[in-house]
Amino acid sequence: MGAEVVVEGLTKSFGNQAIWRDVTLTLPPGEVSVMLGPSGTGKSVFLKSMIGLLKPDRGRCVVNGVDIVTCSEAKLYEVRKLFGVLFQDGALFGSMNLYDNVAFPLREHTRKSEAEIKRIVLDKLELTGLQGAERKLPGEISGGMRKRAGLARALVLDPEIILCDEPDSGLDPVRTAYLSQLLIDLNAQIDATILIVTHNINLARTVPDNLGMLFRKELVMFGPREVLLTSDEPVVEQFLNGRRIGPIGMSEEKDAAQMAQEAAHAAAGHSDGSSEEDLRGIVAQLEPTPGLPERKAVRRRKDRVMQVLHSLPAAAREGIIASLTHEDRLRYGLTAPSPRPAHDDTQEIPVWPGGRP
Ligand SMILES: Nc1ncnc2c1ncn2[C@@H]1O[C@H](COP(=O)(O)OP(=O)(O)OP(=O)(O)O)[C@@H](O)[C@H]1O
Repeated sequence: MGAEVVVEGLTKSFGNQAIWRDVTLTLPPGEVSVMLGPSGTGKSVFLKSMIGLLKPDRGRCVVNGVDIVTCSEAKLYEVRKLFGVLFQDGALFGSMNLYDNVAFPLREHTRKSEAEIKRIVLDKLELTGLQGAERKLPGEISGGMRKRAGLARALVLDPEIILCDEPDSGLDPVRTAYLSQLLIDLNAQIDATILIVTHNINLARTVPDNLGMLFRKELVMFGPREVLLTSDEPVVEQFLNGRRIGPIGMSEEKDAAQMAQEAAHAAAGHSDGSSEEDLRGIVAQLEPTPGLPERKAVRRRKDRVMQVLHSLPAAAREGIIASLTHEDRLRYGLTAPSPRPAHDDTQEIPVWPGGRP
């Protein structure tokens, strides 16, 4: 199972430019999480801080009991081996073919024989659908293939935690859908903790177990996907719907006068160019491709979320209850109504353990 990452009060600035402050969240072991946020809110800086490439001003980031903010260089070197990172552009070496690119961390950080390296590299290339492309140079393949090669390279040291910085950037919607499926399939196969930074609403709605959002130099929210997907927090609503109307501006947050002007414009019937449809709401989460193992995180997450159910907003709570199977309901001590005949319109009343929250 992947490692848990506990972030507490993490704060980062460059000179007098505050990036974010007091970020507190836990990446549950083996679960997939997505961090959203408008451009420039410091998502990449957050990922880099998590692996010690940037030094936060204060706070803790604890992985396997080691606080990477304060630990020694030697410890940091050890802890970094737990991470696999997919950088935005794949960060491949242009002069090396895919085989050598993917083999690079093994040659640098291990004493494995070339025969062992070959087995691992070919395995990871197959896992990411790149078998047969070993001899290609990064410049000879498509952006989607480069992303997958970057992912293959991030996997060779068997990471417990995988960080993906905008894995969808530069990809068309179909390739993004394949990549989303690949991330879920990977999670099913290796049970790693995954954090994905993205702007892609579809990926955010269908891939993660947990969703968070950075805005106004703070973590607006972080929690089970159902919480953000049903949230009426204006910034979350605006982002998930890709709307112009709302607190997020082109380069920074808007002031009250500008928001009032836009609201009046919208009330007068002028479109802001976004879809009329409200994209909020809980949609089905991607499942592993048939034939692959089940994601072990699903059961762990249900157990975890059911324990904090009473503390979640009503819409999220209802969504979670509605997604439970008959077996789940028995497991969590909810009334488990027998399947109702189609004509039966009696109300099913859920019962929460310990009383209704
Ligand atoms: N090494 C650095 N030194 C100084 N400022 C930096 C450094 N790295 C990032 N920044 C600044 O931190 C802010 C956040 O950048 P970051 O790349 O993390 O944003 P982001 O949310 O990932 O944006 P995008 O979604 O556009 O990729 C930016 O203003 C950027 O200029």
